[in-house]
Amino acid sequence: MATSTASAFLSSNSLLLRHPQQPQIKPHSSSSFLRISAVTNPDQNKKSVATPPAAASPVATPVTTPGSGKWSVSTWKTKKALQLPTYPDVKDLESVLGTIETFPPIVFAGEARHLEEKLAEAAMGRAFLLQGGDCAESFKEFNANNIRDTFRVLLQMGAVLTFGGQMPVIKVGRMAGQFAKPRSDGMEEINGVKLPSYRGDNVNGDAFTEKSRVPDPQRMIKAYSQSAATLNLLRAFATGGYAGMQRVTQWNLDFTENSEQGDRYKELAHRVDEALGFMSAAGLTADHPIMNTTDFWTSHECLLLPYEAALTRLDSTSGLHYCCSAHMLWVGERTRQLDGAHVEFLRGIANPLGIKASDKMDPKELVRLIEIMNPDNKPGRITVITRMGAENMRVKLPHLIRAVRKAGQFVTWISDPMHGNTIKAPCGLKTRPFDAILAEVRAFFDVHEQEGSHPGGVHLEMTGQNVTECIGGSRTVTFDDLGSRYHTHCDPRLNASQSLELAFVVAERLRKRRMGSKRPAQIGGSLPPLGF
Ligand SMILES: O=C[C@H](O)[C@H](O)COP(=O)(O)O
Ligand SMILES: C=C(OP(=O)(O)O)C(=O)O
Repeated sequence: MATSTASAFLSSNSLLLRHPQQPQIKPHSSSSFLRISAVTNPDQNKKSVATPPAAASPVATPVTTPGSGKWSVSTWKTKKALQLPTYPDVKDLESVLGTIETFPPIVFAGEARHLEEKLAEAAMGRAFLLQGGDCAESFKEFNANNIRDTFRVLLQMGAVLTFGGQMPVIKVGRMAGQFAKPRSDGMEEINGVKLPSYRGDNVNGDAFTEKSRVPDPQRMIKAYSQSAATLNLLRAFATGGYAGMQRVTQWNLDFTENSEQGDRYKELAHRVDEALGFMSAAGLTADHPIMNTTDFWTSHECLLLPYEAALTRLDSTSGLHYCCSAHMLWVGERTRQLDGAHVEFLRGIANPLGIKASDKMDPKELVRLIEIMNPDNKPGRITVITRMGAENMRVKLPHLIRAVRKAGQFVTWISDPMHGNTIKAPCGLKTRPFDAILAEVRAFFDVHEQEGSHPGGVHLEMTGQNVTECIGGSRTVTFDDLGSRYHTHCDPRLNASQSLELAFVVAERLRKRRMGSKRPAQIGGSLPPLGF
């Protein structure tokens, strides 16, 4: 039944996708998904979960140098996989994965290819990536208003950045699938009670009870349907008129109405509106698709490999495998080992990929990682997401850029100014100072300017809600405010006003860059044509 629905859906999109293992649907080997190795915290070098690796590998693949063996959708099972849960009910797990294999893909491979082309533009400095959304999407906070508000702030930020940079802004949500979380510690302790850590709603529950923390495979079905429903609404907003440029003055959120950022946005929106009036008078009327739709893509961390593998399909148009849970996937800082399961899985799928890079990333390691994940050196395939704090950025990023340039590799450089700036507030909650976030973005732009490479985008944990999770910003959130609207399921997010404020800062940098590149001294290429 599910299969016939899938084929009907797919043929209507003139795309024949099948799960690579579907013809001979067979249960996944249980031991492969139960393997979990010691979880290492890259920031603190602590070992937390000590379940020994499974003894036998279910797939007989010869031991090879990373990235060189034959790839299949299950070769990741032969590698060491960090951060995966141990499911107590193996039968339930197999049955859930078998069901997901029959589900329709959430995204279409052609959309992922389109995104890759756009990201290649960002690599060359001709577009800018805006990637943002929740740290962790949750089942509890799943409703239309939350989706709309995050989408709306992304639209507002997109308008601000397009205006400043005078270049296309590629909008990619950390939405419709951002459920799995890597953790520094496998266990959490409260008042002397120790329980397994929360690992995202598609794995276990965040309530601090023994029952809730047990990994439950049925959560993957719920995550799938929530992702599909979220993307359905996002597509409706993106193409149904809500995101049309002529609505630019209407996207303001109620709670930013009377704020500095709200006012700045209103002023900019009126200027855009006037420009649209001019364009309309010149013949580009509101019924043109450019005026009433926007492109929007989804992304999340490729962490929960059993789920991602079950949603991988062979695309008959290209003959390539696509992971159809999202358009773009990234490998996290904690799971990017060259010989690890996550890198092995990602190298074989054709989606555009992100690589998180902290200050621990060695330049040679980055080059090797890119070689493994993009052996054909396709522009747009690899986005390097640097997240290391401003000071480290100034010291380390130049070396990463130079190594990648020396290797002749095409990448899109973007900044995640969130993950290198997490601190603990006196009340015990995690927070991020807005000033430190801005400082990291500034360092990112400065270093690219100094190196003659392109700052291709930003990656943010943010929400359209009026939360109090990050301190600072023009509507100052203080340590004392944190408790009042702290709703994140994992890490602190920028609220709508802070997100918009950041967009104005970035837009100003883009504007300066644009003006600078027009200066006579630089015409004729005083900067080497690098961009990657
Ligand atoms: O979002 C990233 C990680 O999942 C998060 O920073 C881990 O947080 P922890 O250090 O509290 O485990
Ligand atoms: C876990 C994340 O980031 P990082 O891998 O950079 O820590 C994340 O972006 O959710």
